[in-house]
Amino acid sequence: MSISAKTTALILLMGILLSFSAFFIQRSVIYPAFHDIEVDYAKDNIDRVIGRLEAQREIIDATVYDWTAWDDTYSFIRTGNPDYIASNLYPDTFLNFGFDVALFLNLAGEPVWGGVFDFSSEDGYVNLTETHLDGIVSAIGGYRERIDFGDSIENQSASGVVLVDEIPVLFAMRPIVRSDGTGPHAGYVVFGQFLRDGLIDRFSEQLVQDFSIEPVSESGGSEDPGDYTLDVIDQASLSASKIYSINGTPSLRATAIMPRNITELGREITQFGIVLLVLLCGFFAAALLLLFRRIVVKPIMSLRADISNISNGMDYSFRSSIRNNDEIGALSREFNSMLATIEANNMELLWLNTELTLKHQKVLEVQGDLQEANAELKRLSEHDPLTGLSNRLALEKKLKQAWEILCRTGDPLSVILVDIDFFKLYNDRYGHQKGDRCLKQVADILASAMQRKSDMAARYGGEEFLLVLPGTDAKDAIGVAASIREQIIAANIEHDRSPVAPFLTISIGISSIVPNGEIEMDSLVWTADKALYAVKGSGRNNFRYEPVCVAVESSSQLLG
Ligand SMILES: Nc1nc2c(ncn2[C@@H]2O[C@H](COP(=O)(O)OP(=O)(O)OP(=O)(O)O)[C@@H](O)[C@H]2O)c(=O)[nH]1
Repeated sequence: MSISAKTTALILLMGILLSFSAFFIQRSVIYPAFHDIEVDYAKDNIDRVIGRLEAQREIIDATVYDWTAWDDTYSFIRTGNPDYIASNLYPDTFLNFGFDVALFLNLAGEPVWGGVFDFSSEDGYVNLTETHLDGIVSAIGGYRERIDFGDSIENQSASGVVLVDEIPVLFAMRPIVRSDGTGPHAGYVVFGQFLRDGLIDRFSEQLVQDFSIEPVSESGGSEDPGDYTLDVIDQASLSASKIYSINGTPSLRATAIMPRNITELGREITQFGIVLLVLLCGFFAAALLLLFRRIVVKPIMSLRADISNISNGMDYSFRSSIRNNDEIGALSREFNSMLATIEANNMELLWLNTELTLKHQKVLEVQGDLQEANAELKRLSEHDPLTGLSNRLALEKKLKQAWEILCRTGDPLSVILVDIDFFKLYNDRYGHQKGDRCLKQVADILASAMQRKSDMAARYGGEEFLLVLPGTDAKDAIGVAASIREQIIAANIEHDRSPVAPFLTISIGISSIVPNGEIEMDSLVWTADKALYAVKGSGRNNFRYEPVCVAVESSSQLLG
């Protein structure tokens, strides 16, 4: 895997990890934080709703308070003065306040005058007194007992919500006192307001927050009136509800549905942030990769090409051209320094090699001379200098080798012992130098008679020669001897002092055997010598074969 590919993979991995981290942070930190803000916002909003309902109750209560401390004109409560009622209490009086319910009760809680209206109708008000008066009087009857006449006049109040025709009615009740706020109590004034959809919508507009209400039982269930109930409806909306309690009595549940703007906004912002992060990562990764290729990969590839050129061309005078002021530049400088060292070493090696070659040539020359000298030495050590035939030492070596080989192969070994007749007389007659030449002449004839490579002609003594013929049986050996004798005679070397003939003659002893371990090698030559002796004894210039026979008496015979 190339460095570029590794770097790309690393950057991509980092980008992926970064994106996952951002996603994780969004889910585990940012979203919960936005959600908390949203919950706080929802609580505030539902508190505002509850506050609005409470404010409305306070408005009703404040108006009731105004109406209860009137002075003694409330005598109509006690007297039920119809003129007063006719001149002061009529629907328009309460239309101005927006109160749908207005009751004047005597101390027994019975209505002296009461009116129930629906002011929400577009066709003017609808009088609902006959339908609902008794129901309302009955529903609020229990609240009179909650008013403590012994308490300060400000605190002598009871408020609540009662259901009239399934519609909640928010009301306030206070006892009628004199205008100076003192007793005796003459009865009760009750004002109330139907919490119809229209009114709730108006409150919603004022609060800029939609909400709904529903009645709750006075016990309010198991829910603590101070508790908020929050429900995430879906990704876009959240519901918050809370019980509205009046003087500790659960009265209404107000519920507001709120858009989850904060979470949505947070989600959009963080998602935008993540997309932006991924795009930026991609952009920076691409830029980083380009820079990396330019700053790192390109010089490395260039250095690699230089190294390849040098190793292919073996040209150590070449230098890398990278001059970067970084690690790759340092590498290039080290590489050039190494090349300089190699070049210098190469020069030295070349010089040493030339010297070595010269010395080697000299050694070869000396070796050649030595070989020649050795060969000459060997030749000299194995040959007779006068005749050029093998000497006695080489002869013995040859005999021994042949004997050992033929012992194994079972082939015959023949020897021919040649002696020049009356050679002392020859020397005496012709001089020693001529004697030498004569010896050489005889030796040449003997050498030429050796037809096999394994045959050997050796100078055995002064004028004695021994021919070794491995693999030649007696018959062939006798043939060779006869041929030699004839060649000597044919050479016609003058020897006028010889008692045998006027020319040089030779006497020959022949012996042959198939060598084996039980026979002494010397017996072969000894037998040939014996045959030679016999030839000399019988007049010379002849040859004789004598088989090697240790046990049986020799059956030698004179031939020719
Ligand atoms: N010119 C010369 N003569 C040699 C050499 N080696 C030995 N002789 C001579 O060879 C002669 C050998 O003499 P003898 O042993 O009596 O043998 P012969 O005279 O040949 O007598 P028969 O062998 O009995 O026929 C001696 O006179 C040696 O001096 C040599 O290298 N050169």
